[in-house]
Amino acid sequence: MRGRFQWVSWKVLHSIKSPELSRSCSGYVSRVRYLMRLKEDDEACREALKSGSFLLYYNLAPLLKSNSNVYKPAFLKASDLENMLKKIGRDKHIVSESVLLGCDESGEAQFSLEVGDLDRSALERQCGGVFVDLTKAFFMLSGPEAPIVTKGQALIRWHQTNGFCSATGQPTVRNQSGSHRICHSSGITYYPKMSPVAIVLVSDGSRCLLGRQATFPPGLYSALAGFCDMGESVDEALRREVAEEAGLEVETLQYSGSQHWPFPQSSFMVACHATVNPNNTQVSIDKAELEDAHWFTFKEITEALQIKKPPRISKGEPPAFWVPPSFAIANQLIQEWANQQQLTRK
Ligand SMILES: NC(=O)C1=CN([C@@H]2O[C@H](COP(=O)(O)OP(=O)(O)OC[C@H]3O[C@@H](n4cnc5c(N)ncnc54)[C@H](O)[C@@H]3O)[C@@H](O)[C@H]2O)C=CC1
Ligand SMILES: [Mg+2]
Repeated sequence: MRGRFQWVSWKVLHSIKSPELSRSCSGYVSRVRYLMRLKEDDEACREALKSGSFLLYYNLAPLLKSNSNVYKPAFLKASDLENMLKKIGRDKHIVSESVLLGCDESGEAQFSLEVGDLDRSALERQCGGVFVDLTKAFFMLSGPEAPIVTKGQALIRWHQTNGFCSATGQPTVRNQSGSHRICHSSGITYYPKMSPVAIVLVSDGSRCLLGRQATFPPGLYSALAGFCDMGESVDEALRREVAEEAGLEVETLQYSGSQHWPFPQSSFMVACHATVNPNNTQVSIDKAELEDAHWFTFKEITEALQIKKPPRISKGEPPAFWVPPSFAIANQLIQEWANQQQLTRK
């Protein structure tokens, strides 16, 4: 099955794990249908703004609240947001600049709102929270909460950078939910955009291949990744990236999962496992892309998976080897590989 996906067990596992499926189907369907309506119906969305909850961002840094050192996104109810804006002397009309994020368990709409032109410390005081840069917030949030925080930031950033039509140079106008922007001069509708990225954990059967870019924090190694070229399928992109970056030829591919990734701009990461022929594992690195790449043993990987935060750097000592933390899909790939190895070693 050279270069072809095998849609088997891992994919099934992921769909079973989906929290949406464990809820009642009708509840999920009605929430999805409600969101669909809010996206396109300006009047319905304006109504939802009156009772929804809001996640504030200060220059793209989300507002987090801690309770006994457990951090959560600090969603504010519409009435609390209004009161808070009154207290700091700001007009409540900025609420209409919010972007629709989703719908919580109770069916209430959720929005994100950039408040970078307000007084940061007054906001933090009033809300009892703190604005945290997303790169740090990721380490403070639990897995299930990170995606909504990321989505809110990505949507705000997309609106900030798509205010003009690339065909006419005229301003674009958003709908109430922020699900799109239109240039009334050219008639072009713009939708929030993501770049597809293929990410792959290559195995030779007993070791896995990880690489690092010069810009990575010291000691961090990750699965190989690369942007898909125009016209390319994900499996073509995976095979090309492994050949370009590590000089290896992939034999099999197996889908693992996907995630939205906010850095540096919005990417859509599609993650796969790959194998190479164990008799042909000589790595030759593309130095323009990677500073290093090599094979890691099961023992090395198991130890690295225990490290949950960027390790401290001790002077005069080489940096400890660590892998991306659990919010990154690279971690999922590495964890799955380690689990598979454990099974085969029993
Ligand atoms: N969530 C996760 O677990 C991981 C995410 N990533 C992300 O994957 C992405 C791709 O990985 P790289 O190895 O950097 O990609 P890459 O191997 O394709 O190299 C990046 C280069 O590709 C070019 N490029 C082509 N299309 C581009 C586009 N649409 N946007 C930006 N640059 C483009 C640029 O010259 C850029 O310097 C990165 O944004 C990285 O943050 C990488 C590893 C783990
Ligand atoms: Mg790359």
